[in-house]
Amino acid sequence: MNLIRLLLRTSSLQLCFAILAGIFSGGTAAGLIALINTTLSQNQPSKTILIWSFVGLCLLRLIANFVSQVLLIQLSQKAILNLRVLLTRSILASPLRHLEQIGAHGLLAVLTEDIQTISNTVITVPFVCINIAIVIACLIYLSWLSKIVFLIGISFMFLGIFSYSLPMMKAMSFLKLAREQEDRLFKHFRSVIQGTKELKLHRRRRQAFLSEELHTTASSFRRHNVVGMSIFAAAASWGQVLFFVAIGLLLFIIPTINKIPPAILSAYALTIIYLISPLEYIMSMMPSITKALVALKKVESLGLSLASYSNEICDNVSLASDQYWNCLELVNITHAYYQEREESNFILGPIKLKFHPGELVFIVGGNGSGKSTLAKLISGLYIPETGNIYLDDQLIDNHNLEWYRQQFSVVFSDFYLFDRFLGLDSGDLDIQTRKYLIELQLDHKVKVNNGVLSTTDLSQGQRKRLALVTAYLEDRPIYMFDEWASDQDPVFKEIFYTQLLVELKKRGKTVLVISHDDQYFYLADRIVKLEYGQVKTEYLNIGKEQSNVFE
Ligand SMILES: Nc1ncnc2c1ncn2[C@@H]1O[C@H](COP(=O)(O)OP(=O)(O)OP(=O)(O)O)[C@@H](O)[C@H]1O
Repeated sequence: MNLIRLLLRTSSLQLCFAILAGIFSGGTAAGLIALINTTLSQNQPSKTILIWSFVGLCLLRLIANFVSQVLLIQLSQKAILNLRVLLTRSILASPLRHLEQIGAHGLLAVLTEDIQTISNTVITVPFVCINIAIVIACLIYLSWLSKIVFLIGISFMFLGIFSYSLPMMKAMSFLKLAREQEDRLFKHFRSVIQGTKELKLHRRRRQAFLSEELHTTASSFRRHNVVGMSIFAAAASWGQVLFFVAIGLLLFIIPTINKIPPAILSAYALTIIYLISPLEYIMSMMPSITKALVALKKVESLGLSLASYSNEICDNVSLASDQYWNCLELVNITHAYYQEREESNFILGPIKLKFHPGELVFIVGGNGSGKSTLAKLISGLYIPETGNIYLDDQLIDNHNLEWYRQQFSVVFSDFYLFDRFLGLDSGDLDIQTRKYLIELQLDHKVKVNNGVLSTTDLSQGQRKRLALVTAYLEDRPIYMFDEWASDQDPVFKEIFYTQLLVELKKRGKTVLVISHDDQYFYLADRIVKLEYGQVKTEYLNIGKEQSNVFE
């Protein structure tokens, strides 16, 4: 069972101890039943030894049960912790393009729903294990009482397990279908959160969304779950009936075929009745265990697909970003977005470009011409499908990709703002931050204390300025801005292009600016124009009067 494999991976030694304690606990339960049977079959007052044995077994059961449960609880919690950390690490180690293809909703469904389902079930695994141990110990006791009756009983049990597992497989297929719908549900939840304004402002859109999208998916999710769980319920009811059929056989049919002493028969009946409770518990847990197995498969399939790509991060490379370099060269690099409909595929490149320190380069072009894609390729977030990137004749590949990315400070158009300067721990971080906050006219809005920002709840333009503060603090050799100025007011736009970019250039930084603001193109040392994924023109320092060449 995969859940056990998950626990084994966490700590096989702890699992062995826990199972041994569980088996011991089960053994003491069977011992208690045997002792009760012996006492009942005697027609005289109990001997002192029996009483002390009873007390001793009770104590042993208490201790073994407790030890086994605590060990398994610790183990299951550790397994969940490891799973969460591993999955997050795998996500961060996966190529950006692969994550984009899975989609935020797919990742969120796994990180929240699946992990929670597994977590809820792994907690019950200890109790299931102990109950299995009790069942096994009782079976051993039954076989000791009478081999023939035991054989009949065990064949009955196999019949029960077989007739239970067939519907269980069917139920599992329905739960899998329900899980597929959950991915779609998460997509709709994202639409609800991110599209609240659009849904609120348009009644018919909201109604169509609720009835045609959300309700349809949620109903399909419910339907598959109801069918799956109903099959489980039917199988569990059938299993319960089987117990009583077994007891009926034992009491009414077997004695007519084979002479069995009444003491053994009553011991059998008592043991089987005692077995009902642990077996019922195991069966009642089957739906959750099956759901957890479906979730684990989903996590593993994601984890595996992530692992197969996650060779990006090489921790043993030096991450220094202050190494002097002279030329960054893209040699015929390409990237393609493949869509279901072939005619909507987009291919960027092959692109041949060179960048140098202290250069201010504008990357321009119409919407969808490939500027942001090129930025992701240059910064090493996308790996070129063909072609190579060289930094001073050093080929960038998996071995130095992590180091290469440390050369860039980028503010993407869909940037994310952390409310703490993570990974920036220079002694005068707060002083530097305050200086930049003043420079970017944010000091009246945002304060900083020990690298923690007082707020990030700002206007879009202000949030972009805060992202620029982070980029300044990173102080890396290459800066990239993807339509940074598009949300700035005209005054600050002017400051950005004519002062901030020029200052960065003066400090020897390579500055790559994706922009539609043609009134500032004259500031560039070079302009790279993209059209349908191809570099059309490269202009060198064109000057203010010629900047209308882009019209
Ligand atoms: N995540 C994606 N999945 C599939 N195709 C994509 C994806 N992102 C972009 N594309 C395709 O790649 C093309 C280039 O997109 P890109 O974002 O690089 O353009 P851009 O020049 O930055 O546009 P804009 O000026 O509108 O920001 C688009 O036409 C689009 O079809």
